[in-house]
Amino acid sequence: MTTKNRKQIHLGVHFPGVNNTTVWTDPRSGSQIDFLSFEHLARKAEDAKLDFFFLAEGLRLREHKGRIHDLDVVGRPDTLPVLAALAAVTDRIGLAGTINTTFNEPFELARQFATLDLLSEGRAAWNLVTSSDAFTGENFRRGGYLDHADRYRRAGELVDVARALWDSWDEWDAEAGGGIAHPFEHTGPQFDVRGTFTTPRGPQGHPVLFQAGDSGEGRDFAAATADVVFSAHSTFEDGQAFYRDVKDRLAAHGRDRDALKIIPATTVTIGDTPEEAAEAARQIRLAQVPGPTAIAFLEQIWGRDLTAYDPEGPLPDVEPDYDNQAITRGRVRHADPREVARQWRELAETNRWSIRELVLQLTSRGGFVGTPTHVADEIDRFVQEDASDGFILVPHLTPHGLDDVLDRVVPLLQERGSFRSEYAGPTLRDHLGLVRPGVPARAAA
Ligand SMILES: Cc1cc2nc3c(=O)[nH]c(=O)nc-3n(C[C@H](O)[C@H](O)[C@H](O)COP(=O)(O)O)c2cc1C
Repeated sequence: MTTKNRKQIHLGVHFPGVNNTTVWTDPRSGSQIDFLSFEHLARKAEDAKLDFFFLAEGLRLREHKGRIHDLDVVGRPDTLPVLAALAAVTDRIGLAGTINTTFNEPFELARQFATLDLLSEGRAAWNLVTSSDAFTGENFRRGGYLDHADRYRRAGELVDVARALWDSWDEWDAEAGGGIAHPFEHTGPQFDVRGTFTTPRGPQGHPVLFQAGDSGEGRDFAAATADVVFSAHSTFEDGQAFYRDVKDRLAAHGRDRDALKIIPATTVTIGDTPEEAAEAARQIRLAQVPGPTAIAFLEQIWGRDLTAYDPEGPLPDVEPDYDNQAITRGRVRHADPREVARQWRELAETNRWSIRELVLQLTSRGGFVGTPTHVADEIDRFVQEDASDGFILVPHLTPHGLDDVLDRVVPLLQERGSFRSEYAGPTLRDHLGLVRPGVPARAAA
């Protein structure tokens, strides 16, 4: 394969926020709320010519046995002001924010993302998530909770309305004195709205749309709607299967296979030798899952207090209380706790794993471990062989956790012609190779 016909890798950075991947006990850990932390990661990623900076969203602090869970990152600023502030200190990198479609109104969201697109000169992306539980819904007016299918129905119609609002403005034409807003009207099962949209069309036409949600409905929603899928399928075989499945769904929606990029999250641990990298990766995992975290993880399925058990010992001999699944609130639920408990027992017994080792294995999402050259080879192989179109890099330290990867792995990808050395255009659509939607033809008045 020559440099010319290599598939181009897309890379984003994830600023930790809602999961327990951050190792707060490490003395190098910095603030997750100080703007300088956000700025450091965004600028560093932009220097390396990455596609985008990414924020996930958590709308209720997770609780375990009635207390805020210690290892979640608790307390974080709101996504859109953070991205707007980053627009002022960066020039090229895309700014992607996760905002749920269950608790918000389309007019507000369309306005906020059009505004971010204008302020950033075409770098806005919206990661559409439906969010998962009634516990989070309690934070919102009217309870806000919908069942799974209704969440996707609402999400689909919400995006239709947002697109109609963005399209209700003609292209901005400075010489002709600006843009023209046309009245909009939408009547559907979820929304009944009409009026005039306040915010001119942004440089990208529509902000880039990401989607995260893994069910059949989630994947269809992505195939119908999204420009990028954010997934957790980061091992090679799993990645290839997911990639094929989602790309195969595009034809039914009249879309080209290149119109949707698949970009899973991953971690990278590098060292000067393979052994050094493997040891560093093991130490990070041990720090991410200390004994009490392993016990809390098991309690989610066992539905009972297990603090009397030794995390370095075997799984509990007591039966789970399957009806007490509310012991943890605010986390994605396991579909069938009985089956999950059976599988975990079998795994632990077969492999002679302690509680902690089981949790370490279950929560490991793979990730790339090795010398910079090995990691660059692997990332490139995954992309060239369609296990993904790139990766969102998740650090274990805020805000410096990706410095070494950006300094030592990205240049190797650039050398082999699989990753850009300069941005080709100003917008995130340019970075991702996505078509810019034009204004649809309007019926004559
Ligand atoms: C990779 C991935 C990332 C997600 N990130 C978020 C997030 O940041 N905030 C959130 O509220 N939900 C997030 N979700 C949850 C989804 O919104 C959705 O509620 C959940 O996946 C259930 O939908 P599904 O059955 O289609 O997967 C994420 C899901 C996936 C698969």
